[in-house]
Amino acid sequence: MAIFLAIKLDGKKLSQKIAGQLQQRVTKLKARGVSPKLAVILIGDDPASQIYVRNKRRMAKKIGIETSDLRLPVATSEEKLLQIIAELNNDVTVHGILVQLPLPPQINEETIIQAIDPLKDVDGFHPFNMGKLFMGAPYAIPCTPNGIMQLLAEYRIPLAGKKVVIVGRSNIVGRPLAALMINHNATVTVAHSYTKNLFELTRRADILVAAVGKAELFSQTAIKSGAVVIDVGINRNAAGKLVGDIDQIKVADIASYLTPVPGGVGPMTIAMLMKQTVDFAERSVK
Ligand SMILES: Nc1nc2c(c(=O)[nH]1)N[C@@H](CN(C=O)c1ccc(C(=O)N[C@@H](CCC(=O)O)C(=O)O)cc1)CN2
Repeated sequence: MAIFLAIKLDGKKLSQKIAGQLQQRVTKLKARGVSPKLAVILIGDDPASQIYVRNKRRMAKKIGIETSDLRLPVATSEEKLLQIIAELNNDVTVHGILVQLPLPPQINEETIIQAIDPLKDVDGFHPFNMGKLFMGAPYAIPCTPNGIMQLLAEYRIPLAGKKVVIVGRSNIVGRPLAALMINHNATVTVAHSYTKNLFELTRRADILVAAVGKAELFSQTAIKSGAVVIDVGINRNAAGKLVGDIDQIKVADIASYLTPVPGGVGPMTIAMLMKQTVDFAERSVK
């Protein structure tokens, strides 16, 4: 059996390259009198969400995107949040609206997502945008799947005719990624908690995407030799170390390409959020 030492799909490096490209687009927009602006809403004090929002704000600042930060107490009512979203929908200076997930239990996620103007929905979660994506004509694309597609394109990894297995069927990753991969002519299987003989399935994948949130679930025996492996998981192992859904050390010996954790899919999620905000700002002047 051939032994591969996987090539790293470097999301951190690509996200920095994209930031540079976006900086130039923002400079041009500002010269035309348009300042791209992203409204970020964070409810509660979930430590991981606070880190993600801080990183989003930092990258926006670096690129020249204005942010308006709304931090609301964990007890915020759904009604109050809907009122804030309505105001942002009507604010012509705001190009993108993002509500950081997860939300506290008193707030219905679907109600909130549906309240955001689809044309300002930088997350691409609104049913209008999901529908467009599944029809093969996307307007806004969820950021994590979009980041994965950009990474594959950057490293010139072909998708047409490839067997793709996506493990995880969330609205944030698995489902929209399946639609994107189908739009690129891949043959896609989506596995989930009810899937039988999971590793038999993943062992047949040319491209495996792991998005289940179980620390180092997939090791060598779950992977086909030479497969491209995308690790979307962000977990803490027993020692408290940040790890993905893939056993990175073992799988690096058998995969052809592998996204690291950290530094793979995560930074690309934020880069795609920035790109979508700039796309929206440009569309507002066309
Ligand atoms: N409104 C949204 N909420 C959430 C989304 C989303 O796309 N939109 N996705 C996730 C969280 N998320 C972005 O919001 C996100 C997760 C992880 C990273 C990231 O850069 N991870 C780093 C590691 C960070 C760490 O040290 O913990 C990496 O992988 O290198 C960015 C964004 C759920 N909510």
